[in-house]
Amino acid sequence: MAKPLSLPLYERVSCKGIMIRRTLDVTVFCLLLSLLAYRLHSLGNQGFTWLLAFLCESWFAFIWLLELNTRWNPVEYKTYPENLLPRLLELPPVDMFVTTADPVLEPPLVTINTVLSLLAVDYPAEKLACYVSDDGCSPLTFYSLVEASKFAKLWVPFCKKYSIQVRAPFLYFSAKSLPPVDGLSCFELEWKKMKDEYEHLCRKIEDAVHKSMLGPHSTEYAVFKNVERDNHPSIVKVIFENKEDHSSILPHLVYVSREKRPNHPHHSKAGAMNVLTRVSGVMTNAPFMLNVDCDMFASNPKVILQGVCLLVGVDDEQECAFVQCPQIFYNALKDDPFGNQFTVPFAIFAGGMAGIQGPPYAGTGCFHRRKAIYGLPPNHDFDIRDCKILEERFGKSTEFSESVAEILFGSGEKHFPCDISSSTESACRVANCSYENNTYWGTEVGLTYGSVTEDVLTGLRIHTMGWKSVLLMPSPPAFMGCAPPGGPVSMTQMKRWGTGLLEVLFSKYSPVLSAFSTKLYFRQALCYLQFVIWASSSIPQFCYTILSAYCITTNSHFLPKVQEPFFYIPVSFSLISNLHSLSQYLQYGESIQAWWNKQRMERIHAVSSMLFACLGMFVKLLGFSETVFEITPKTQSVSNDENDAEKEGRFSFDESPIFVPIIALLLVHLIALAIWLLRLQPLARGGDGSGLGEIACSVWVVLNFWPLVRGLFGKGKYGIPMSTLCKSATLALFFAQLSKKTSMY
Ligand SMILES: O=c1ccn([C@@H]2O[C@H](COP(=O)(O)OP(=O)(O)O[C@H]3O[C@H](CO)[C@@H](O)[C@H](O)[C@H]3O)[C@@H](O)[C@H]2O)c(=O)[nH]1
Ligand SMILES: [Mn+2]
Repeated sequence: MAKPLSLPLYERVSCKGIMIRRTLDVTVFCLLLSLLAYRLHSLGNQGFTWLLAFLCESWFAFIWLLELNTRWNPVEYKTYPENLLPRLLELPPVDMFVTTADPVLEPPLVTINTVLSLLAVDYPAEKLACYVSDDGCSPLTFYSLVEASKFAKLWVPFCKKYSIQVRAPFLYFSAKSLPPVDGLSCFELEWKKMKDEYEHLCRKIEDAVHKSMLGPHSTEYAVFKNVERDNHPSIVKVIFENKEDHSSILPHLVYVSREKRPNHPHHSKAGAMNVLTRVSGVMTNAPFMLNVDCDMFASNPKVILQGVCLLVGVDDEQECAFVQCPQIFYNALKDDPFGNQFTVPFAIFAGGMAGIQGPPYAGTGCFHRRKAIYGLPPNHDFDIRDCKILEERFGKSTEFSESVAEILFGSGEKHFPCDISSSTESACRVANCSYENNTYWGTEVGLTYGSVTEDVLTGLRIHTMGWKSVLLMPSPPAFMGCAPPGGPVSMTQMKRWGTGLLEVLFSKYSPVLSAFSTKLYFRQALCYLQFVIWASSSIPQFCYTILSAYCITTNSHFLPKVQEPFFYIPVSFSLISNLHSLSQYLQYGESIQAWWNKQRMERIHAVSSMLFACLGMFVKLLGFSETVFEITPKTQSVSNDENDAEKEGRFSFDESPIFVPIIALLLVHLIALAIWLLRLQPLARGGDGSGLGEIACSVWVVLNFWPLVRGLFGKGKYGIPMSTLCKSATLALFFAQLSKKTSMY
């Protein structure tokens, strides 16, 4: 099917300015090496702090080497969707998946906007199907989708007629988008009507939220009667069916709530995605699947065409198991005060991997080749058409096995069956929780279980089979999602990512093992290694951060003295590495403030959420507890009524233990600086006390932790709770006491 077309559909280009970046990268690495050499040389004459500094710096050098590998030859992809247009009739079908899990944390209005934006993309409607997985089993979500599909009948033609750019109505009609000028032309009249319709839809949904009773549609909603969120049978409902006549303007829309039973693991999002894969398999069985989180609407109407350019444009299917787009945020605060937008880090990291074996799977904004998700290596030549073998791997459903055979051995183009409502029953069956028992689902088939970052684990597994992946970063952005607020929510999300990535490190597909035993490219394995050990850097970071405070308190030193020539090694290292990362931010069009915020937040997360991620993993390894997927709350505020303090980037706090170590660390530094200012330092041994280097480090730490300093004086949720402060202060005093004790030896 993927015959090369006459006109190119995409181009792979190397990034510009790479020589300068490489030179800087290597320079920084050499500086780190010389620092290590210097430490090693004088290790004998120095104490414990010197050894600790040496160990931490060795770790940093190792991480830098991994980063160097990732950043060596980044590439970009350019797509030419206009070259697809002459082939409109040959466009492949695409199944679109939206996952939602909680009608409170993820309000139905958010979900339906995502769905509406997908229904309205520029792609033949009869080739698309949208499946919504609802892990909350909420009649409210279902009701909202039913109402949204009615609105879609007006919205989709409106978008297409006037080539609307933003097809998520909430954003299109937000305060930022101005109404048309005089209200007379055809467009303006329709615009007003559409806005009224959308407001009407919102009101209906809000009313339903408050009433919790869903009106007269009793038969439709009977299945939701008496269901418990975690104990209910499968529900599959076709909300809209495209009858395949070309006049039909809407794609299929299907609601899926998989069966849940207590004591039956549901594997969070990975489980939901696997159910969607099967349900869509028996219903539409498109060769490609797009998956987005419920808050991530399509913000570029050509996005499916763009994805298809890469999926069918490659000469060999092996080149493209999946196409990953970045997660970009529409409600992003200016200069990213909470450092959770990841625009530049994603571009650098994923762009770097794109130059090797392809970007990792990031869970949302991703087009999958169904064949790759089914767990076979590219261009496989073994024949498992035997029904028995298929059922052993993929589960006992004749309909699903047939659909798998079609994907693996058929032309992959057959669109079946025509009437999707008739397959609701088989769809319910493959959505049951016992369906996966004794099959390969979650291990070799579908998304892989065993990590709360199921996306990274799955992408890694696909790469280990020899597939490659592709990065798609069109402008305007392909998809846009909602950024979590700063403070506790952001901390929890980071902790989840940190733990999930460590779970990948300790999984069967660990990049350490896969590098030698699978088709994972060696350099790709190093990239994955850099990624999955993200949280473990928290330990050396914590130790290194505390060193300067320790040295000031005890009047010792861990950095060369100003008069020594070696002093210039750490100085030039910090200067060059910071300027280097700053220049990258500027190159991507970000501000100096954005760079500062990001690097500061990295330090903050390293000694809070990531530290807890390590702890969580440790506890899991000991077998005491399992990791859980804590859902990030989503809101839809685009207007100006947001809290001003939050906007300005003020951190909020709660009593979570996640804040204890970092605040203790801050207090330790403040105490150390106070000791120095008040000249309370003890006498230095051999006249070799702390110096400019240590003071500069402590000041740097305090500057980086500035949001927490503000928290010390903040009120309400912007202030650090007393209990946290007490715990941190106890730790800080304990540390001061310990320093005093050790310095006496
Ligand atoms: O039991 C669950 C839990 C979550 N979800 C869905 O998973 C998505 C992601 O959850 P969210 O709370 O938004 O997590 P994030 O940290 O924002 O998600 C990022 O990180 C996750 C783990 O790496 C990926 O799965 C996501 O795609 C990626 O956007 C949402 O659509 C949820 O509805 C489910 O369907 N079922
Ligand atoms: Mn999210």
